[in-house]
Amino acid sequence: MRSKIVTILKFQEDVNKAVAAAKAAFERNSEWRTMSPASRGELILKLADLMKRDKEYLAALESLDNGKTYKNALHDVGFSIDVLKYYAGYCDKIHGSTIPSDGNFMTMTIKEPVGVVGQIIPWNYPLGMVAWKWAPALATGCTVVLKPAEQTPLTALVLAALAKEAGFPKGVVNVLPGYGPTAGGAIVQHPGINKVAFTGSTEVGNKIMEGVGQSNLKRVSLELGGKSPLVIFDDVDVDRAVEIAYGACFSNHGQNCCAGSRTYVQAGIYDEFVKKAAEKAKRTKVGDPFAEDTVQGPQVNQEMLDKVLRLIESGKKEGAHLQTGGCRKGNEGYFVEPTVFSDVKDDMTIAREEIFGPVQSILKFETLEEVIKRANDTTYGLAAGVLTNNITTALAYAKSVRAGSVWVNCYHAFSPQAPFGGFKQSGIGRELGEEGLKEYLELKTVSIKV
Ligand SMILES: NC(=O)c1ccc[n+]([C@@H]2O[C@H](COP(=O)([O-])OP(=O)(O)OC[C@H]3O[C@@H](n4cnc5c(N)ncnc54)[C@H](O)[C@@H]3O)[C@@H](O)[C@H]2O)c1
Ligand SMILES: CC1=C(/C=C/C(C)=C/C=C/C(C)=C\C=O)C(C)(C)CCC1
Repeated sequence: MRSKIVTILKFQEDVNKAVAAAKAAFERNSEWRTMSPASRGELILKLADLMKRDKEYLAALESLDNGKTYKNALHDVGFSIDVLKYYAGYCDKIHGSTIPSDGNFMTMTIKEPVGVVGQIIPWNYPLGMVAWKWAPALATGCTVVLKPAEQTPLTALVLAALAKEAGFPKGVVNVLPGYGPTAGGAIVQHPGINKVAFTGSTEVGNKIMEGVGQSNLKRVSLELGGKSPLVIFDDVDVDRAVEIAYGACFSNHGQNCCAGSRTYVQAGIYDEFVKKAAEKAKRTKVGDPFAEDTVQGPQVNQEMLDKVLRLIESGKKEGAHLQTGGCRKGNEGYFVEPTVFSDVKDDMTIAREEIFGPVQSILKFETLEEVIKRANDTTYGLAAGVLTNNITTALAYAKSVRAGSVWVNCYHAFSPQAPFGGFKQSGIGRELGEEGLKEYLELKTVSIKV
């Protein structure tokens, strides 16, 4: 008990130090606050350039730390660089407006950085999430204290070193590895932090809202879990649909908040789709993340392996038809056989819970109206997809599905310019795009008597 209290106090002390550094860097006359917006942009661009210089090293470290394939990790580094570059361009374009208010006043708005930001990120995109969190925060002139996931702290620490090399003033970025309830909890409760940005599970998202309510009502943005539906109509090319559905569900070993993990297939092509989807999953090369031909590496750790296997067992018990996979792969490491279930029903656990593993659940539907209802029958609302050649069907679905991103005839169509975030219990606020910038700004109204 005594050693637990000492550990918690130690984390509190570390968080206090990081917050003090970030606060000092945010002082009114600090180097960071008096720097021109264009120079801020140059620093962000420099960081992006350094990441490009070290991209192979960053990707290798990410792969070692997380288990994702080296090839995927290289994509993540590339996308992270794009996000930094996109927000670097915003630094000198953040401005308010003038408002024709009643009376003899000239009224204007000014957009200001929210202040010291606590950022808590997960293990599935360790480096990508740092870029998504830092880029808009730094573009607006905030200072940050970031806690990487305890499973994957390495690339965030290297990015901190690169930020130093790029020339960011002392205290602007702080990286504090640690556990969730202790280090993360101390960030959430800290009175010196003005906003917390979180990506992770809906369960922890709830705790963050509680912590914020109990402390200083920080600004909050949350990017949480999902159980996203991909709906496939029978007017599509089945082979192409199988490929897109595979990418939607299995990319990053299924460890993706927006994974298309409920695959709804229209009755006319259902049997053919199931057969081909199972064949595709069966062909997946699972193994060494550094091997050129590997498509799927291990899950992140024992806990996640156990969770995925437990949910696969629930699918078998509850009567879904196992088409392929269904077991751990080998006896070493955290590898899971790519698994496909057909005849899945909406009330089965595998159709309701976020699995975060390589498990595809295929459900049959007949009509658009029916599938819209079923797609929306979830507490989540992060993403959704639809494959069809009928534009009216695509638009009707896109307008009716309650999700933050809808991908038509594609999936995971991320771009730095396009806002991303959840409806319902998938989150609060948006990342990426101009909307993502707003999450780090306070709006001030100034009225001048004339
Ligand atoms: N939406 C996503 O991007 C995402 C990412 C990872 C995991 N998940 C889901 O969450 C499940 C659990 O995974 P996990 O344990 O890595 O996610 P998590 O939500 O527990 O962890 C995410 C981050 O929050 C921190 N954290 C945990 N408890 C905290 C607390 N009380 N206060 C402050 N910070 C805290 C963690 O240290 C980590 O940095 C997974 O099975 C998956 O379903 C979702
Ligand atoms: C899946 C692909 C990519 C990126 C995925 C990202 C950035 C996922 C982010 C997930 C988040 C925010 C949270 C939960 O998991 C690319 C763009 C790197 C490459 C194509 C495939």
